[in-house]
Amino acid sequence: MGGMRVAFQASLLGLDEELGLGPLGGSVRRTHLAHGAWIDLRPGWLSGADTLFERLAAVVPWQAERRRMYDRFVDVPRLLRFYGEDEPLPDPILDDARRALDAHYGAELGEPFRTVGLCFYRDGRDSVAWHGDTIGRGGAEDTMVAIVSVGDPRPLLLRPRGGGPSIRHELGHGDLIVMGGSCQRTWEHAIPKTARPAGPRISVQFRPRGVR
Ligand SMILES: O=C(O)CCC(=O)C(=O)O
Ligand SMILES: [Fe+2]
Repeated sequence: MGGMRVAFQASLLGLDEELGLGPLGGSVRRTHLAHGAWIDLRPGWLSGADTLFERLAAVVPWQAERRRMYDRFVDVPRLLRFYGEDEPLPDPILDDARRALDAHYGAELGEPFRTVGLCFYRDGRDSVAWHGDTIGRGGAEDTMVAIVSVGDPRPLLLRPRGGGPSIRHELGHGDLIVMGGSCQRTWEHAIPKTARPAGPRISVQFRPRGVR
């Protein structure tokens, strides 16, 4: 009986949904933005997203970082972990995801996705400020950054660097977004803080070599 009860609760929480990746192919929706940038969206690419959230929350050695801001050090408002090119990834589904991204984008990107960055937003106070991924080649060349989101949705905002209205996409529950073309240098993106109740979210960023 206890086992059934646990299984029932797990299913209510969505923890028993099998981890897997849907097709990319025709299910990816591309939006062309100004200045040679584009985004691809594939809602619910990963099924069993709650399972992956729980696994990553438990097994990744999350790091709280402090960064220098002018004359003082401040807490980075999210937990981080970066997996370089040859580091084993914390869950085999991330290897599967990277392979599937390479199969879908390899010809267009001209190189594979190599690194995996993870961000853990504990609640609405965690965030990432407006930025482009311009440390490295993204500041000078077209590239792609693919992000899979698990956990509670949080809005990812995009705005052109020169000014203009921002675009907003709620990302969570296994959604895929790919920022491509000139997006990292002609646009900025952010996950703003929110006063509304927000559960935790983990984002998984796949990037090519030399893009950060
Ligand atoms: O959490 C996200 O979806 C965005 C993270 C991000 O922009 C970054 O790590 O560069
Ligand atoms: Fe970013």
